[in-house]
Amino acid sequence: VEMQTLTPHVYWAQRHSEIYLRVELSDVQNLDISVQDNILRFRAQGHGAKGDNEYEFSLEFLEPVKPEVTHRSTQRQVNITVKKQEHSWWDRLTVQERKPLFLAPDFDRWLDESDAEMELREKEERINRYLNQTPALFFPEFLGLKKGYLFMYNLVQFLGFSWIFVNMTVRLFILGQDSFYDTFHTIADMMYFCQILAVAEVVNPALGLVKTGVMPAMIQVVGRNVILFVIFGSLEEMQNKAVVFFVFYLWSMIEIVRYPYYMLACIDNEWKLLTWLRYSIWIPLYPLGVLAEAVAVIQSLPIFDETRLYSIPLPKALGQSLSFSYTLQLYLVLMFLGLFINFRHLFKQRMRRFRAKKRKAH
Ligand SMILES: CCCCCCCCCCCCC[C@@H](O)CC(=O)SCCNC(=O)CCNC(=O)[C@H](O)C(C)(C)COP(=O)(O)OP(=O)(O)OC[C@H]1O[C@@H](n2cnc3c(N)ncnc32)[C@H](O)[C@@H]1OP(=O)(O)O
Repeated sequence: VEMQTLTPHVYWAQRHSEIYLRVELSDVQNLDISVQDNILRFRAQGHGAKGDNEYEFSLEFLEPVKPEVTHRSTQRQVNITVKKQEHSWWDRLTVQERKPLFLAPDFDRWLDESDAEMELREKEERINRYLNQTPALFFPEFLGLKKGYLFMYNLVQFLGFSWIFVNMTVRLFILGQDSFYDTFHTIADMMYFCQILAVAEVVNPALGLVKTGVMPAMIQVVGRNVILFVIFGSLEEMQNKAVVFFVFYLWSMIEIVRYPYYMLACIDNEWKLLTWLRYSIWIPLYPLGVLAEAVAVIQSLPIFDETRLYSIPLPKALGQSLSFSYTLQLYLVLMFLGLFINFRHLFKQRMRRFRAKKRKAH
């Protein structure tokens, strides 16, 4: 059956920045819409006023429009949106003064200029209200550069440590004690990632981005990275020891509380339980963590003696070399000094935090 080309009914309306066209055609196929030289050309097969046919029309716009067109076909019609080049109100749609016969106003969307201005103002006000009210949680970019950066940093660390904690817990439930012995091989890559990233924890206070001392952060980051990279990372013999499990588990337990606490602080928010946990669970976790780290150091001493890894060459008269285990024995002393400094620091932070809360409550 040969199809004749017909014109569909087209309805139009405008806003200051857009033109809306509604083409009365159902079950549209082979749709072709383009704007060239400010002329919109429409061609499609579909069911219109004259039954199933090929329909087409063209419109030369009164003022310049952008060449990109957006359109959406429903079962009953095709909706077309064309953006005006300039934000302005047009007296009519087309260059020719006489309105084409197939074109009519779309009274469902029709607004006159002042109504459209009012609509625009209301829309702007709605957006402003929305931006002011929406919790910044979902839009870190509105937090400002510093808070946005801190929020993202804490989020990445939180995700990393949550992955570690959940993975270890699931493996503990499924494999029981057996999971202790291959913790390193399943978790180490993520732990490397998180602990390398944690260098930012020293950089942040050094740059004045967070209100805390550089020293406690340095003790924390250096302390952990010595254990992770020097003791576990470089000694294969240490990697399948149960102590790896305890060290990683204790680290991740505090971090899945600490990082979400910081994330909320970035958006000036607080959950009481989280605050309490952040400033309380270090009391058992910190000494246990240092204890587990000390066990790891002690277990590594004979291995360093045997392998001579990182040993310091000595003049022949003094013997072959000085084992790295001596450095580690000195480090053991530093660890307990570090424990003391950070324990005191965390205790002060806890007092400051809870004293400030009590004052607020009165
Ligand atoms: C010179 C090098 C010497 C090297 C010597 C090596 C010695 C080795 C010692 C080994 C000891 C380490 C053992 C350790 O590895 C064991 C464990 O971790 S076991 C698991 C338990 N551990 C913990 O509980 C400690 C967790 N860590 C921490 O709490 C921190 O790292 C620490 C630096 C210790 C303390 O944190 P901080 O000083 O930052 O306290 P606050 O959390 O109260 O923060 C103060 C304010 O700053 C804001 N802040 C801080 N960080 C951020 C952030 N990332 N994003 C946003 N805001 C942040 C925070 O909100 C506070 O603000 P406000 O007061 O307004 O609430």
